[in-house]
Amino acid sequence: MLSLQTGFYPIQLTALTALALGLWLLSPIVLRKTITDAEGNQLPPGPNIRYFFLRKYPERALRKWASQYGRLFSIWMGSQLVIVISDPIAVRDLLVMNGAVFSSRKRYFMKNQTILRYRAITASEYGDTWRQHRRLAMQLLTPKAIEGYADNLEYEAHILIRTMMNNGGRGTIPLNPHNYAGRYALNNMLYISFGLRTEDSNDPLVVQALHLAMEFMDLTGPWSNAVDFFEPLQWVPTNMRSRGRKLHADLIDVYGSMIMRVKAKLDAGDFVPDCLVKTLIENQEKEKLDWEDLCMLSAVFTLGGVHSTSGIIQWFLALIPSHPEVALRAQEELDRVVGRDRLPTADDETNLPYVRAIIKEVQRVHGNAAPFWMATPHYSTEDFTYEGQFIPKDTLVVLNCWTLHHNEDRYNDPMNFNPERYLGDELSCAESAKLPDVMDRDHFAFGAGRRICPGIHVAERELWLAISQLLWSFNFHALPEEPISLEEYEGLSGRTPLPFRIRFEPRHDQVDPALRNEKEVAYWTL
Ligand code: HEM
Repeated sequence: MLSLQTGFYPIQLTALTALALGLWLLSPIVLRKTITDAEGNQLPPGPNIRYFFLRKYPERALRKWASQYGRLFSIWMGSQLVIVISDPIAVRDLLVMNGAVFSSRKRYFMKNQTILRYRAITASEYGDTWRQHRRLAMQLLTPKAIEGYADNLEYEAHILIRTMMNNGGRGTIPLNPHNYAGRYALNNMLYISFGLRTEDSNDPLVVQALHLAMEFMDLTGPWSNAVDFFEPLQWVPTNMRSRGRKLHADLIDVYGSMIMRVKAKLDAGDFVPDCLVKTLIENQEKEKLDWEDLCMLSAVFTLGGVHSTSGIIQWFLALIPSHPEVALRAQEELDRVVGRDRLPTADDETNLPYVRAIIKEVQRVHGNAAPFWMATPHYSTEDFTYEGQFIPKDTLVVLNCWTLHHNEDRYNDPMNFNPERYLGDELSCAESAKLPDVMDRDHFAFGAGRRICPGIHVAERELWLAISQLLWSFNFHALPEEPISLEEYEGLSGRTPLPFRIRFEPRHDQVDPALRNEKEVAYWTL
């Protein structure tokens, strides 16, 4: 029978009521929530529906929203409010000037609770433990400390060039640079952490350490984060959860046994170079560090400093074959300033502005933290109102690097790889990050504010040595039948190019003799 009042049959009415009730019940889960402060200031604008994850290349969605909603927008990732900053002034005002409010980390289920147990600096909430751990790590990462192991970094760069030259049959055998760049960065981190290095990339230690670092990347990527945005998922016993627990146990096992070996050497009065683990062991009692603190801190350089640095080197190598004019100009500069009898060193850096500019440009174009966007955002610890927009306590704050790095107002023709834009910029990235006018900062690849990457100085030195020496040594040839994608990337929480191969042809006859002149450096092995 048709209802006279509504014009619907009762069965239709029941279905519609059920649908409306269902939508009403679902709305808190799928629709945006509005929150205001006491003065009625609203959240920054943003999409009307909630998301649980973003697709593979999240920087594209972030850029679209930034152009639609402006320099500060908000999105709901499930139950978590996220504020996205796409403008340098807002970066300065929030992350730098109000660092006391915007410097914590969310208690991510997978990364921070399960794997790192709130340790390893990056997972610590803002407070005394974070300050203490960062201070201890910084003892190995200041420009002065780096001078203590500068020869080792240089030696590793020589090894990088030499193995690429030999394994690449002097330009006849194409190489995928992934393992070479990975071993270079890994050996540097092993040295700073433990005072040791590995001889070849099949060494079980390298394989294990790289495997753990890769597993860490896999598990802390966008998929694992869905667990953080819809908490009930945390109670589901998934394969990911078991892998996270196993990774924690493996980190304790692998790094714990390495710490024990350093300790045995120290106890026996043997020589151990200055390194993070030596500092931690010597200060363990005074600083009241427990065993998990020691293991997680000794793992952090390897987890944070390998894929990041080697990723930039790989992007450089992916880009350079299609920009022969850039390579040629850099090589003219190197021939003029350094000559062909020796490889460039750290001391040459100030005299090679074009090579420096190339490195900054690679970082601008590809070294952005976009895929890290869900893993390293800051977290607010107080309610805050910024220019009439409300940012509640417990909000994730994301630095929208890709959009910042491709802003037409700051970078002319931003999609184009053009190192020339950085000519005249004589500052290191670390110095540039401290400029009083944030609009003059080179790029934001190392983050901003109190949590800015503490490895910035050593990362810059590593990038300098590897890239300047690669340019000095080789001509780079792509393989016509294997085009290199500069758009796509591997896309977990790290950002490395898809696998590619190129040929490394020695530029001149002096490469071999120059490599033979390398300084001897002291290492110990496990
Ligand atoms: C090109 C190489 C690198 C890049 C692009 C990079 C980038 C970053 C970024 C974007 C952050 C987050 C900053 C923030 O929260 O605002 C970070 C944090 C961190 N990085 Fe790096 N990084 C690099 C190399 C390194 C190296 C070599 C090390 C170790 C020696 C390192 C250790 C760390 C640590 C421990 C943190 C956590 C800091 C904290 O939460 O207080 N990074 N890095």
